[in-house]
Amino acid sequence: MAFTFKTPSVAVPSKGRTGILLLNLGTPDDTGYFAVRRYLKEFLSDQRVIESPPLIWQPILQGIILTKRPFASGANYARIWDREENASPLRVFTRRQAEKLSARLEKDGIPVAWGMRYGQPSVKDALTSLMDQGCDRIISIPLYPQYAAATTATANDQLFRALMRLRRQPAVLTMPSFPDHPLFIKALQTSVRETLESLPFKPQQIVASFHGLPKTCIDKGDSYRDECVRTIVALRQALDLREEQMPLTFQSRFGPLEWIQPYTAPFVSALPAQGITKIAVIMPGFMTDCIETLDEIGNELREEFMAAGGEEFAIVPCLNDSEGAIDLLEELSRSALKGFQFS
Ligand SMILES: C=CC1=C(C)c2cc3[nH]c(cc4nc(cc5[nH]c(cc1n2)c(C)c5CCC(=O)O)C(CCC(=O)O)=C4C)c(C)c3C=C
Ligand SMILES: [Fe+2]
Ligand SMILES: [Fe+2]
Repeated sequence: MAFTFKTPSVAVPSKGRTGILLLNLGTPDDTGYFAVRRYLKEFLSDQRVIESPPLIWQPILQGIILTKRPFASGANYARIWDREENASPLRVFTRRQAEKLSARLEKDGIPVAWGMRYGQPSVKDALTSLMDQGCDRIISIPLYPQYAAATTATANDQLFRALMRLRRQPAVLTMPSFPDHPLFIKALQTSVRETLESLPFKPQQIVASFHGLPKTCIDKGDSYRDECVRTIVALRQALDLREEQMPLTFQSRFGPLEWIQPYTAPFVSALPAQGITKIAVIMPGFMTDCIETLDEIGNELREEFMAAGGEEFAIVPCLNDSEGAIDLLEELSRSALKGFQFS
């Protein structure tokens, strides 16, 4: 392969400079058919996400899925779109997390950039912006509390893909997932307490809903489910709740395969028949609100629960750009900096 030279526009300081790179999933640029199609095509062509052989999967994707799904998904994105920012919530909150983290690290001369695995701003552009500010050391933080090959690993792959094109590479440290990091759990605990105080009702259950994953991924050794359990066990302990007061479920099933269970929608729809008609839902697998939390849970699941006889339904917002989220990101950054700046 051809290696290219990259000459940073700012000279790399002789003592080196470290930058923080926040990595997230990505999201469409707008809610129209073509923007959503472009996003889904890139996302669902990733073999870390759909592990079926491309010879089998690509005709299905290029045929039925990319013809039909962009219409339905575009309408869903339109329901949750941030009209003021004219952007998807995932992009708005990721940018704000980076800006607030940057404000905390500015005095130490540590720049922060953010990049998306799919779409814009690309991981390559974010990396370039740090190198242009003189960074020869990069701390990469995939914004996924629980590891999955479909999220953390593919974000890292994309970073290393960008590095593959460089003759003079920065040194890179990729941060591990943080399923039960004390500051992550503390931030979740605060968000639950604040939400409960603001509600006009007392939920009988706080259902925890994580993004799902095909069961085969777990069978092949993905640690995702175990890491979701670590999060929920630590959170129950912090809130002094029993398992039945905060059950664990998995949402967002996609395609015909079996995914990890229990599935959120049937679980929640069955609650009213058991006398549980007032619930809140927390989604501790997502660092920022997005289509999965605001629409699939906040709109679709709410409708299903009400249709099944539910009376009150609330969602606990994701950590987004809360103080707790930025405390966590600052601590992850500073702990990595300690180990990385040895000269
Ligand atoms: C086989 C398909 C999918 C796997 C595996 C998968 C894993 C996975 N995804 C997230 C986080 C997010 N996913 C989001 C959207 C989304 N996910 C899939 C499919 C798989 N995800 C699809 C088809 C979509 C798009 C939904 C639509 O357009 O209808 C998002 C939200 C993106 C946004 O723009 O708001 C997030 C976040 C995790 C954590 C995960 C593995 C554990
Ligand atoms: Fe997903
Ligand atoms: Fe979904």
